[in-house]
Amino acid sequence: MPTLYGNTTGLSPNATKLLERIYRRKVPLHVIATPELIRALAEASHETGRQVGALVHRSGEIDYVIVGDATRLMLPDIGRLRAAQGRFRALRLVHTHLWNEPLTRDDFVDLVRLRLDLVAAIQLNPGGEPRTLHYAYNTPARETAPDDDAPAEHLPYTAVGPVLIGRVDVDFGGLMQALEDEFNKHSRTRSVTGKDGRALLVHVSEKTKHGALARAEESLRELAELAATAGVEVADNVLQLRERIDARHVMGKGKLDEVLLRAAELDVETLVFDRNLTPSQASAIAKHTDLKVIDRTQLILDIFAQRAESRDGKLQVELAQLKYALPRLAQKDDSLSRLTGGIGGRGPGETKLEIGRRRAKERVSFLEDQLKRLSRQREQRRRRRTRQRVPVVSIVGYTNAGKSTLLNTLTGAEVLAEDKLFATLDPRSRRLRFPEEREVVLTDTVGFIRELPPDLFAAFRATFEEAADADLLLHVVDASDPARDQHIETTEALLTELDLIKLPRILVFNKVDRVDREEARWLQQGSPGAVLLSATQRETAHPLLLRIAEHLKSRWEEAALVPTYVAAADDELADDGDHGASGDGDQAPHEDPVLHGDGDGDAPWSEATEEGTSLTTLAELGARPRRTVLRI
Ligand SMILES: Nc1nc2c(ncn2[C@@H]2O[C@H](COP(=O)(O)OP(=O)(O)OP(=O)(O)O)[C@@H](O)[C@H]2O)c(=O)[nH]1
Ligand SMILES: [Mg+2]
Repeated sequence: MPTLYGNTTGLSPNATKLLERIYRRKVPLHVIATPELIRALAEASHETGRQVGALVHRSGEIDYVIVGDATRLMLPDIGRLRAAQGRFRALRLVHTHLWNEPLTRDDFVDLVRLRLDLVAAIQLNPGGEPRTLHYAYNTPARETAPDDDAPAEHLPYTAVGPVLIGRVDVDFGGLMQALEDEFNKHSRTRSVTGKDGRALLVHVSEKTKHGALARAEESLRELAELAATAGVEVADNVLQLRERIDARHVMGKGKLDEVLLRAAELDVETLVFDRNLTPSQASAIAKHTDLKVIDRTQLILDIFAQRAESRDGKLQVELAQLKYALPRLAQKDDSLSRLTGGIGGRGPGETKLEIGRRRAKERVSFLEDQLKRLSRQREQRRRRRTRQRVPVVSIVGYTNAGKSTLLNTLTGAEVLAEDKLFATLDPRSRRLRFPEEREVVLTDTVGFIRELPPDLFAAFRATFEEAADADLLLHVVDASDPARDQHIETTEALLTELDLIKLPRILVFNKVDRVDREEARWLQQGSPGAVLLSATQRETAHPLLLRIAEHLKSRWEEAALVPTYVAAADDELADDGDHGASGDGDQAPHEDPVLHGDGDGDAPWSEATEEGTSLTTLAELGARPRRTVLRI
C-alpha cells in the first residue's frame, strides 16, 4: 500500500484512491510533468479541496505523494542533502494551487532549502481544470563585478510563468544538465579568501534596552573579527532585534527562511550565530536550513584549537571542546556530523572530535587528571619562585589590546603579537631586570572576551593561576577601540570572577598613537591613575616602568633582595600622563637596549633562567635622569 504524506486526515475513500493512484504515473526525463500526472493531481485536488503534490524522481518514479491544505503543502522530511549525490536532490515537486496563485515564498524556500531540481505549481480553474503552470529552478549565485551596475540583489533561483498547460515546452533533462554544468563551473571559478569557506553572520537579540541596535552592531563587528581570525570569509551579516528570542529557532520562521534564501544567494554553507545556541536550537536550525550552524562558543573554541601550542593549552582546549560537544552528542541527530571537520569541528592537534559519547566521557576524565597533574607541577614551580621572592607582574586585558606587544617591548622578548583575536593562548613569562638587581617576572595572559564560553573559562582559569600570585596587574586597554569602555567592564568583571580584582592594578591605555591629543587628555582626566602609552614605541613605556618600580618598592624592600630602593619624586609619577601619545621633549635619548629580559625558552610556565641579563641603572631608563634619585 503506497504511503500518502502530509495532511491525510479525514480523506474520503474516493480521495484516497485517487491519491494512491498517482503513484502509478511515470514521468520521462524530457518533461517537467506528463499531462496524465497533471490531470491526476488536479483531480485529486478538486476532490479533496486541498493542494496535492508529487515529488518526482529523475528515474521517472513518483517517490512521494503529498496532501496539503487549501493554501500550502508541507513536504515530508526527505533526508539530508549532503547524503545525496551532486548539487540537486534529483527530485522535482509538481503540485496544485487552488486559487490561481503563482509560486509562493514557501515554494521558493523548499526549492532552495531542499535543493530540489525544480518546483512547479499548477493553477486550477474553479472547475478544477488545470490552466497554467509556474515553475522555478535553482541558479548559481552570481559574482558581482565591482563595476557591475546591476542591482546587488540576486535571487538564487529563476522563476518562469504563467505558461498555458498545453504550451509548456521544457526539455527538463537538458535543463538539469545545463544547470549542473553551470553550478560546477561556478564553484570552480569562485574565489574564496577564507580558508574555511564563507559564512553568513547572524545576530538576533531582544530589543529590550535603549541602544540595542548599536550594541548589536558592535557585537557583529567583533564576531566578524573572530570569524576572520578563525579563517572564515564573512559574506554578509543578518541582524534582527525581536521582542523575544524564539525558543526553537532563535528567530521567527519567516526570518529564518530569509536567512536561508540569502545564504543560497551568497552561496555560503555556514551560519555563524552571534550568540550561544542550545543544542536543540543548533540542531533545529541546521535541520531547517540544511546549512552548517556554528555558534559563538564554537567559533572561539575553534580559534583556541587552532592556536594552542603547549601541551597544557591543547589539553585544555580539547577538554572544553568535549564538554561543549557532549550534550550535542546526546542529541543523536545527524546534524552532529556537521560538528566534525572544518570550522567548528577542529580538535587541537590531530585529535579527532568524531568520538562516541562513552569515549568522550572517558577522555574528559583523562584530560582532567592530566590537567590536575600539570597544575600541581606549576604550583610547585610557583612556590619555588615565591621562595625566591621575585615579584610577579601580570599583564591582563581584552583580546588584541596589545598585551604581548607590551611584554615584548618591555623585555625585548619575541612573543607572537598579531592583529588577531587570541593571538596568545600559551602565555609566556619573561624576566625583567630593574636597576640594582631588582627584578620582576612579567607574565602575559590569554585575552578576555565578552561572554567567554563557560567551559573555556573553566579550562583557562588555570592560565590565570600565575596571575593569582601576582604582586601587580597591568590592565592593558586598547584606547583606540570604540568599545573601549565595554572592554574595561568585561575585563573587570572577569577579574572579579577570577578573584584577581583585589590585587593592585595599573590601568594602561595602550595604542595612544591612534587617538588624538584631545582624547588622550580626556582619558587621563577620566582615570588619573592610568598610564598612557604605545606599546609599539618603547620610549613611551618609561612612565609605566616608573610606576611599576614605585608599586614594587616595598615588595623589593621586604624581600631584601637588594639594599637599595627607588625613590622617584612624587611629581614625576603624578604627571605621567602627558608622556603618552607624543613623548616628552625633555626625555633623554636612551641607549638600546634599555632593559634586558631573558626568556623562559619555549616552555610556558617554566621558570625564568638567570643567564643573559644585564643591569641598567634607573637613569638609563631614560625617563628623567635629572630628577631620579637613587639612594643606597
Ligand atoms: N598602533 C598600535 N598598535 C599596537 C600597539 N600595541 C599593539 N598594537 C597592535 O595591536 C595588535 C594586537 O597586539 P597583541 O600584542 O597581539 O595583543 P594581545 O593583547 O596580546 O592580544 P591577544 O593575545 O590576542 O589577547 C597587534 O597588531 C599589535 O601590533 C600600539 O601601541 N599602537
Ligand atoms: Mg597576546
